[in-house]
Order: sequence, then structure tokens, then C-alpha cells
Amino acid sequence: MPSPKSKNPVSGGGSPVLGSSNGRYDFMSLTKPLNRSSPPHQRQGSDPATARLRASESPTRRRGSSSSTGSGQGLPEEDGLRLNPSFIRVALSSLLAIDLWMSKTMGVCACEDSSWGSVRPLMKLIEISGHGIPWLAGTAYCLYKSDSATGQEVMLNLFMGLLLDLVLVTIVKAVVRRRRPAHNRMDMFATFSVDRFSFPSGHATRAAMCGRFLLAHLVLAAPLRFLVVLWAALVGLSRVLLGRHNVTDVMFGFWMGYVQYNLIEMLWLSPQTLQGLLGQLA
Ligand SMILES: CC(C)=CCC/C(C)=C/CC/C(C)=C/COP(=O)(O)O
Repeated sequence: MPSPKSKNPVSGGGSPVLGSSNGRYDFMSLTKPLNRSSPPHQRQGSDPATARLRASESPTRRRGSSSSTGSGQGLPEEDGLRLNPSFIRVALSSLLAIDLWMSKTMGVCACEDSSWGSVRPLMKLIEISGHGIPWLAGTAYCLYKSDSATGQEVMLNLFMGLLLDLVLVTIVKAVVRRRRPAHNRMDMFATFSVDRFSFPSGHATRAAMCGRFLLAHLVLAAPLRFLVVLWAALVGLSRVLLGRHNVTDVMFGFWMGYVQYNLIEMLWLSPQTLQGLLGQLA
């Protein structure tokens, strides 16, 4: 991964940055001079790019003239906010670094000789339980076998939701193009080419969406409702333990699946719509 520091000339001049050296992330001081290994003239920030950025950030220039703040004691609130223009980038880099570190640490079933390698078969079973093919096939089978109009309506909407999920996840994966973790072994069955990307986790979106769907449309006793939630959580957790995903892929996937369920509710195919569609087909 390219070093954020190398892309950010301001970082050598005292802004808080998340520096990367030899692939390792480190936090640097907000105020102390940085970059012990760089030549003194760079440490002082005398290269043209840094000098320009410094000039544009200087309080005098930002305030326009010293008279606008009187004697210069205390900055207006908006100046305080602008003091650190790269704050969002730094926060995102820090989150990313924490995400990568957590995901690597948690990838304990990534292969057979990993520390929890013996649990890998169980994790792969959970993986299959959240795969698109069993869900699509199972829903199509229930739709075919259902003899009540309500049952058919519910199953058809679940089926449409599963297709919608596949389309949306494919689009987001193709746009974001985040690589799967390096420790992942790409031995999943039935994947599309876009599944070489990891953001978001398709299993997590499906688990969240189907979990909400089952809780809303099936009459389940409390223990079964708990099992549905547990299953969805385990599907998400297994993605990280297997090394398939980073934590943020799964968290975003859960959120996306949750929202997708709202979309299903909005686009709900009623019996009337269904009859119209079937009438057109016949
Ligand atoms: C009918 C049809 C187009 C079925 C395709 C089902 C299929 C191959 C889904 C892909 C499921 C999959 C491997 C998703 C990747 O999940 P991640 O959690 O690794 O993102």
C-alpha cells in the first residue's frame, strides 16, 4: 500500500499523519518535527510543494490580515477547524490501518495451519449457509411448492430481493475494487469474477437482508428468532475468521443488507402486481 505520508507533503511539517514505513503504520506527533530519516532540508519543509502548502496554511494568510483578529490572540472558530485540512484523511487512514490490523489478527481460520485452522471446516459450512446459490435455489423451491397465495407472495419477494442483492453487491464491488486480504485463500465455490473484490461482503449483505426478511415475514418462536440473528452474526464473523474479508467489508455489508430490506419493502410485489405479471407471462 502506498504510504499516505509520501502522498502528503504537509505530513512532514507537523500535521498529524499516519505514517507508513516498511509497510508498518505508526502514529506521529501533532507538534514535534517528524521524519527522522529524511534529510534536514526536507525536515524543515523547505521543498517547494511543502513551502507552498505551508504558506497557504499560515494563519496570517488565512486570516487575510492580522487586524481581522485584533492582536492575533485566539483564532475564530472557523480558522480552528481549518487548521488541520487533512484531518478527515488522517482519520480515514487511521481507521483503515486499524481495520487491516484487526482483520489480519482475526483471520485465524485463513488456512488449515492457522492458529484456529481446525475450525475452518465449520466456518466453511457457515459460509455455504450464506451463499447465494442455496438461498436462490431454496427460495425458488419454496415458491414452487407453496400452495397459498401469501406464501407465494412472500417467497417471490424474497427471490427478487436476493437477485437485487446480487446486482447491488456486484455494482459496489466493481466500483470500489478493494482487494481481498492477502491472507485469504481463494477457494470459495461458485464465484463471479467480481468476487475477487472484497467490499462489501456479499455474504454479510445477504445475511442481514435475509435475516430481517425472515424475522418480519415468518412467525417464529423467540428461540428461533434468536437463532436467525445468531446465524446472521456468525456468517459475518466467519468472513473475517476465514480471511475472506476485512472487518469494514462485513460491517458495511451488514448495513447494506439492512437497507436492502427496506428497499424490498418499498418495492414489494403485491398479489395484484403478481397476477398482472403472471397474466402477461401466460
Ligand atoms: C442465478 C445466479 C446468477 C446465481 C449466482 C449465485 C452466486 C454465484 C452468488 C455469488 C455468491 C458469492 C460467492 C458471493 C461472495 O461473497 P463474499 O462475502 O465473499 O463477498
